[in-house]
Amino acid sequence: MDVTTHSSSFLLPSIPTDNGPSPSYALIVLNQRLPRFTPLLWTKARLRICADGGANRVFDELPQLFPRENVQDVRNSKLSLESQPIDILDVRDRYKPDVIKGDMDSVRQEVIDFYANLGTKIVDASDDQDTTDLHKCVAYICDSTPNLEKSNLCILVAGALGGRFDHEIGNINVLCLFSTMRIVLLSDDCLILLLPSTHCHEILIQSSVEGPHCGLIPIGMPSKRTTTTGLKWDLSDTEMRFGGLISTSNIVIGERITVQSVSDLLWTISFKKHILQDEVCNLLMPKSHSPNCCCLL
Ligand SMILES: Nc1ncnc2c1ncn2[C@@H]1O[C@H](COP(=O)(O)OP(=O)(O)OP(=O)(O)O)[C@@H](O)[C@H]1O
Ligand SMILES: Cc1ncc(C[n+]2csc(CCO)c2C)c(N)n1
Repeated sequence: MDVTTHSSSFLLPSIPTDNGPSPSYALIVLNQRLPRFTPLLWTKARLRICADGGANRVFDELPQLFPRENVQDVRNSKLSLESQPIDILDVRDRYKPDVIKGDMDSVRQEVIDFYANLGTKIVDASDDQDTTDLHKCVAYICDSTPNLEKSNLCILVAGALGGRFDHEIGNINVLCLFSTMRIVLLSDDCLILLLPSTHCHEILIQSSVEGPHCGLIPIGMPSKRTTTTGLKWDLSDTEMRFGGLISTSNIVIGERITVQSVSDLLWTISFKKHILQDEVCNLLMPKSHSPNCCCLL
């Protein structure tokens, strides 16, 4: 069985390694408070899409992640766009989404107008009330990515967890709907990705930014047999199911975890809160700007 390797190296500065070609990233921003490392993910992504109200978050909150450039509160500002501080407009210019797609019931008209003016593609999918905005955005990425490039593409979803439970479950369902795509759901606290049973999985732990708390959860059906290495409570041909054992509050003890299962699992790992990624911030912006714009604080 083929081995799929997973790594959260998107949270680290881009240092060339010998680990083969690095993935190419697409970023989807959802309608939740922006995770603090959003500017870093934005810089790494080759395609940036806002799901409906996610565009409001980029418009309102991204300037706030650059406090020294943000001389007044944008959300409470009664000023027109023309009279807003030049710095805020500069941040908005630098962080322009490539696409805004959704059923357009949350994104504000002024936000659509602002980005449309900058050249953002606006895709109104309001006729579809059966799929979520995240689903629509992942479908857009799938349709616009040649098949040969799909295996090297990793879709990062910012703001996918820690909000309304129906939305969270809907977001997890997108992992299952697009199970052949690599999709990582992210919040400030943790990530979730799917480990399809069609592959063996190797997870390389970036211990400076993630761990030690982790979990392995069967999704869709009980998992008759799962075997792992690298965890404090490893599984050995162990059955997991809701109503029985599932692996929560587990701990990574190695830098490399392996997982093999007869049915699909979710992998989740916590993010470290206290890491100050000075190097990352320095890479992202000139010295005169805030040093803690994108830190995992
Ligand atoms: N509280 C939340 N928790 C998790 N994900 C969210 C949350 N709010 C929004 N999202 C995600 O962001 C996407 C866009 O959000 P938006 O609020 O624009 O959707 P919506 O279709 O208007 O939602 P609804 O009509 O159910 O309130 C959603 O499809 C969902 O994936
Ligand atoms: C059985 C069923 N439940 C809920 C919805 C509602 N819904 C699901 S996705 C979506 C779009 C959100 O942007 C909406 C309104 C539906 N259509 N079918």
